[in-house]
Amino acid sequence: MTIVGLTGGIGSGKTTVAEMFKELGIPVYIADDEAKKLMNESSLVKQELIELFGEKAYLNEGLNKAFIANIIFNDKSYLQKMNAIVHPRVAAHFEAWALKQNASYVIKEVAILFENGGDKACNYVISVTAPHAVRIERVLKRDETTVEKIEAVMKNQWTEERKIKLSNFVVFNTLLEETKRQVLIIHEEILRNLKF
Ligand SMILES: CC(C)(COP(=O)(O)OP(=O)(O)OC[C@H]1O[C@@H](n2cnc3c(N)ncnc32)[C@H](O)[C@@H]1O)[C@@H](O)C(=O)NCCC(=O)NCCS
Ligand SMILES: Nc1ncnc2c1ncn2[C@@H]1O[C@H](COP(=O)(O)OP(=O)(O)OP(=O)(O)O)[C@@H](O)[C@H]1O
Repeated sequence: MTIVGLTGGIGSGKTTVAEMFKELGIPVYIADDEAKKLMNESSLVKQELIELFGEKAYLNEGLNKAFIANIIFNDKSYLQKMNAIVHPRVAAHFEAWALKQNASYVIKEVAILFENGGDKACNYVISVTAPHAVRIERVLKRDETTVEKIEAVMKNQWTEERKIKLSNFVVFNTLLEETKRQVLIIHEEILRNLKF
């Protein structure tokens, strides 16, 4: 199975671009959604996260996201420990999922693909990018958050420039129509390469 990694920093538009590939009939795996599912549903993962963060890691309604985000995005050692609990399991889940797909290729959307060396398991990598100020503006509009919190997440992700250099394809996500056009070109290019 050909695996195409799709990455980009907070607010770049990864999920928006992933939706466009879905519309072209390509199976899409959103690693962050699966990670959250696992953190909410696996009793083993829950237990390990409570050992790491304490009882406050969970509320009655599930994962205490604000509490965890505040810790991990301000202390790298906690981020690394949480990643070590969650990411290997998401990787195994993805592999099983990919095997079941019947398509020319699959898209794996991961916010921190290069940061974790996940790019090595991909045949191609697409980076989605947008100007810094635009990303902040989008996230402020989408989430109940602050500029400081967004900047704290950004500090734990590679810069757009660093990711772009290592990517096979780049989507410049400003005008949606223009983004769609770029997605179609990349899709056709991947299909063409698969024929050889
Ligand atoms: C920390 C959590 C609880 C915060 O949830 P919240 O709903 O407030 O924020 P959201 O999920 O929208 O994430 C905000 C931004 O942080 C980024 N982010 C999420 N996890 C990580 C991480 N491990 N390292 C760096 N950036 C991350 C997201 O991609 C996004 O850009 C949540 O992000 C989470 O459960 N993260 C762990 C899962 C994970 O590692 N996902 C990344 C890809 S598998
Ligand atoms: N080209 C665009 N024009 C206008 N709004 C956009 C555009 N692309 C994305 N958005 C909006 O910006 C917000 C961020 O986009 P999206 O959720 O796709 O980013 P993301 O990279 O997946 O973010 P995160 O890493 O935080 O999950 C969303 O509310 C989305 O609808």
